[in-house]
Amino acid sequence: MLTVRAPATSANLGSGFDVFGVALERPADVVRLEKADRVTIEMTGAGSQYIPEDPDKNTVGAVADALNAPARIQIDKGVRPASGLGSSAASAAAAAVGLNELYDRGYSREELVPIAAKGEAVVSGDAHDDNVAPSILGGFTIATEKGVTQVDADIPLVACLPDIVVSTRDARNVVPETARVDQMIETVGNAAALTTGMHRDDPELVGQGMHDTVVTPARAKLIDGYKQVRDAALAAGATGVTISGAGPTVIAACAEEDRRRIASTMLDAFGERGVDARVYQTRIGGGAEVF
Ligand SMILES: Nc1ncnc2c1ncn2[C@@H]1O[C@H](COP(=O)(O)OP(=O)(O)O)[C@@H](O)[C@H]1O
Ligand SMILES: N[C@@H](CCOP(=O)(O)O)C(=O)O
Repeated sequence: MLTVRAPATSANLGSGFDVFGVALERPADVVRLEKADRVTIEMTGAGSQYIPEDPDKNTVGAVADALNAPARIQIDKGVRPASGLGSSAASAAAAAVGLNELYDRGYSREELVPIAAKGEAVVSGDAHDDNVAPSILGGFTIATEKGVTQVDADIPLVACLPDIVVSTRDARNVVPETARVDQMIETVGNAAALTTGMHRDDPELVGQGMHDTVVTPARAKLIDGYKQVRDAALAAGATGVTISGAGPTVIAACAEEDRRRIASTMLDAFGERGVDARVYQTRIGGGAEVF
């Protein structure tokens, strides 16, 4: 059997709604595949009891269809579903990379991005590239209508996942339909700062660029304790804090030496609100790996 490890991802990063994404060094999904006459799916791991094994409802089914690559697919979830950590995308990315290799389809990693995004359409209604792109390519990605731009980057991160479920579909329903020109000007400045920070491996500039006054405040209302956790992380030295993907994970950028303290502060802040949480001390990492 072929084994693929595809990483969790964090999309948006505040100022890059539906455009920016990063691969996280951890957690990850591990997917094992072998050729078969038809697609079958077996799920284990974090939250797997909530994920359908029906190929028409699982992201990997659409990917297998798109590649015309029927297989027995075993998915061990390291990335909990509805986490804001690109859970459904990690499985889709792993399936795209693995089935391409298993069936010798010859697609490049870049060409596999829109194929994996067909899996995302199954769960969220839209074929977003902002999670599948970093899960396949690694690093920091900018996904637009014109395609995906990737740069390697190394920024320490803390991802704090509370025991709250926010579906991407619900979180998209609260996104404002319009923004003011002053908000647009601020967003362009922040997105430019963040992109430059990624090129320079500069956590200060990346953190500054994570500020967003358009989408994040609307979604914060879905996450009990968001404001307290954000304030606590900033007071502990985080250079920037925002919602990861559609939430409920809260993600902080920081200097390496502050990461452990920020992680425990975020856990405590959720705890003070009576919300259980787990924390990943992580960093920007590479894309899907085949073993
Ligand atoms: N292979 C899969 N892995 C995770 N979730 C999946 C998968 N296939 C389908 N889903 C469904 O996708 C939804 C979770 O996706 P999403 O809300 O995008 O989570 P996340 O924010 O972590 O990406 C759940 O309803 C889940 O049942
Ligand atoms: N740009 C999307 C990203 C959703 O990410 P997920 O990890 O929550 O699936 C959005 O913000 O809706």
